Amino acid sequence: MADKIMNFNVGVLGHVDSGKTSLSKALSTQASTASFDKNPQSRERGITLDLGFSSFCVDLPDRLKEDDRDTLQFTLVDCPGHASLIRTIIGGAQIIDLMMLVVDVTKGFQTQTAECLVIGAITCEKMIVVLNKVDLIPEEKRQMTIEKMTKKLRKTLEPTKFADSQVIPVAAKPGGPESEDENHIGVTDLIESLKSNAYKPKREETGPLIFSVDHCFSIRGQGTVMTGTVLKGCLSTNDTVELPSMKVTKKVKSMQMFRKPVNKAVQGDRVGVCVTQFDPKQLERGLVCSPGALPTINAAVISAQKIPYFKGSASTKAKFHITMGHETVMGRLSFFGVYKSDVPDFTPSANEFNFDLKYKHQDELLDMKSDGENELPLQQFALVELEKPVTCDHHSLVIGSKLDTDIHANICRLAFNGVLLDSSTDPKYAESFMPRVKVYKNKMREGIVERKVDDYSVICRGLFKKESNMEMFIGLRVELSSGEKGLIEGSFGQSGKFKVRIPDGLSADSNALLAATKGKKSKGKATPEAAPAETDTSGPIKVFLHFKRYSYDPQKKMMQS
Ligand SMILES: Nc1nc2c(ncn2[C@@H]2O[C@H](COP(=O)(O)OP(=O)(O)OP(=O)(O)O)[C@@H](O)[C@H]2O)c(=O)[nH]1
Repeated sequence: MADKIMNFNVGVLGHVDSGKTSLSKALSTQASTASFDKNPQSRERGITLDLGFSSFCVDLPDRLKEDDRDTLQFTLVDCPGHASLIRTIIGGAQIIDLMMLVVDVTKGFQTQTAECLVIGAITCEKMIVVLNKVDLIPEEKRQMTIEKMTKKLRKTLEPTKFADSQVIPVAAKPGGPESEDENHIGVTDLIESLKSNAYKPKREETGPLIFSVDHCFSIRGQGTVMTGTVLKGCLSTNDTVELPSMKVTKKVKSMQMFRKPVNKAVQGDRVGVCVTQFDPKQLERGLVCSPGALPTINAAVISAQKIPYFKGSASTKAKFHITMGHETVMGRLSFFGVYKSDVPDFTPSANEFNFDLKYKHQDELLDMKSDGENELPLQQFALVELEKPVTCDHHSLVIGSKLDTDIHANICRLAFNGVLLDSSTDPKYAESFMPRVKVYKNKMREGIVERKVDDYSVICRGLFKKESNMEMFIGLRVELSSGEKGLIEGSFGQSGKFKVRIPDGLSADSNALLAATKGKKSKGKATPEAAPAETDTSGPIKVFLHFKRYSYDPQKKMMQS
């Protein structure tokens, strides 16, 4: 029977107390009302009703019929408290096909609503906004309030991919907690909306199995049952599966879907899998896979984009909560990006990282909408050093967040998101990574113009040590604080001084300034031994050298202007 069902996963998200659980209950209850009783399968539920999973069935709409399936099952994934929200959702992200964003009509868009919107935008394609608790508005004002709130929400959604989402007013639990009122408002409309928004989800059976376990218990005499969702691949009875966190393999003895025995489950299915006995406390949640399919990684390269609602900065070397696959651990970030000026024909790619390109170090992850004068990167990445190893799939979603932020502070805790592109089990990966890719930093050195030779050349000091090999710097461009541009022509004497040629000649002002200091001994004169940074640069005209320093240069001498 199970194979006559098309399963469609719906995430139920929203701010605390917006009514997610009440809504899930109202919808699931609807499944057993007369309207669905026409179809005997409509009463079937998902095998797990606790932990926020429930389901209801409707007749499969004609537009989705293409084989002998006749039932559309909505599996509702009710995401409860905020603390577990991110983990729960990212865990199920690859199987949530649509998000119901529950908004309390009396409160409107709240902080966590924004976080849910962000997660939804990252993880799923479609959304329906459920405007709950409309019973709390007096009937005579109800329509007007709903319209006002809908207008407001539309404005918020406009810049997102969910701009065209339907907004459905409901009362999932009319009268509130103590009420016995079963006359839900708008739930039938919501089911219609779910039906019209449902689509044939992409499910693939090929590739290794990845099964996300959300509940685990033992049945005496039979074995241990793991319930969860097939994220990738398929699973059959008698298969051997690995439990990476326990480093053991187990044989699948039997499986159940919709409380009926099945021999096979594919991507997107919720299933109970009975394996040979183990202590269920050891695996409350986590991943199960085909043997050897999932690496346990210590460091990774991810693509990274800043979440617009995040108001803090995401700086290189800062620590964030990193959710990868099903685990959340602390990680240290080093950001870098690829720029058109370095790689003119670069096309951003969601799933690949090219070690051969030229990347620029970022002091912090840039907001791609910022309109500063500087060139924006075409794509940004991060090297992530994890504090604890994480077992996860290649191309897993990654979310960086500040979960320790006070949730009452009314700020979005989600900082950036991306995809896992490269990873390593080698704890020294991070150390060896930067030297392997060409990540450069823009550097600037500052010296002073000591005197004029003629109208087209000056002698400068303060950029190099006396032992510096000046050959390396000949031809590099420099800039004077007075605006002239010049080229380093060669060394001057033995103390690190150098001659700069100004092709367009010194300006009248520079000539005057240099004439005024002529003969005066400028204070803090650079000693030949002094390092450039310690040199006094209080001369009348400064000289700047901009260059790129590549992290792969062990001597830190390689420069490129
Ligand atoms: N008046 C009224 N109260 C509602 C409605 N829906 C939910 N409530 C009440 O709102 C409170 C929160 O409802 P829940 O369904 O637990 O909300 P939730 O979003 O699942 O809560 P968390 O999981 O804790 O975030 C409860 O007291 C409900 O009885 C509604 O349509 N009308």
